[in-house]
Amino acid sequence: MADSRAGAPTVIVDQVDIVYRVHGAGATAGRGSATAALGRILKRGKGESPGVRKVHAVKKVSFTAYKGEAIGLIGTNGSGKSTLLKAVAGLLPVESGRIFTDGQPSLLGVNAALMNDLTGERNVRLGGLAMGMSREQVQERYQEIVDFSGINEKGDFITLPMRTYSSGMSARLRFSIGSAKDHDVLLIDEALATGDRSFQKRSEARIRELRKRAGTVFLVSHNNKSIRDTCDRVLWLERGELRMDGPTGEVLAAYEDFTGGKK
Ligand SMILES: Nc1ncnc2c1ncn2[C@@H]1O[C@H](COP(=O)(O)OP(=O)(O)OP(=O)(O)O)[C@@H](O)[C@H]1O
Repeated sequence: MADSRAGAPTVIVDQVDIVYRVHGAGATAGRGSATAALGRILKRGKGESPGVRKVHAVKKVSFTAYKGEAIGLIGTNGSGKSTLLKAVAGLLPVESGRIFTDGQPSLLGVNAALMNDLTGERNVRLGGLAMGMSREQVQERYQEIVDFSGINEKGDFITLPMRTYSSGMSARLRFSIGSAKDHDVLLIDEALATGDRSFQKRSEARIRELRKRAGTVFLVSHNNKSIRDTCDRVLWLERGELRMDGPTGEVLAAYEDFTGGKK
């Protein structure tokens, strides 16, 4: 991988821990009673918040990503992939450790906030502006974004509210909007899993393009084939720990052994 690592570092994750605090999870019956209140005061003295449970989602993870790399993030459900991606995007604070990014990271997820009551068209325009494109740039790219999404292939859906779209259609539109701009660091969460096969192929090609023009692409996916086709390096997280970091073939082979079969 000497070639891809010749670029400058774009993301440095240094000994990062991420902890969620779930409020209300420790509440028991008799919450309003004097004994419960006393218990809470006593606990507070020990530095614990009452009724708060901690979930340690990412543990001491370190890696450096370089310009030109496409990096897959894999791991079984709940292993911390989305959490790590959100932290790199600057959307979640770290408990300890540090994350440095060169340029603005953009998180492109199937959960990206589009407005369900607005039409696809309004969402394309607002989404473009929200990513920092000018009105003119949005206008220029508008048709291409709609065409790429394929939303209008089966009728004039782009002028209907997003709530009338199937989950696959919404995911396609999100991906089209998010990938319409060149990104320094593009973080993609499962975007490929939801579209149909032909859209998956198109989005894989788009990722390869973005990667050539832009900085670094991160892709979270449970689809090992997408990872194999798109990424040259893979980080494998398990129970919040970085279990392996290396060339795609090697890491996927170990992961497939671990999960007991190819996906
Ligand atoms: N908002 C939250 N509050 C509390 N705990 C959370 C929250 N989001 C995630 N977690 C916990 O953090 C851990 C990591 O979750 P995360 O979503 O990052 O995993 P993942 O690898 O992306 O999983 P999947 O493959 O199922 O999408 C899990 O134990 C999960 O229960």
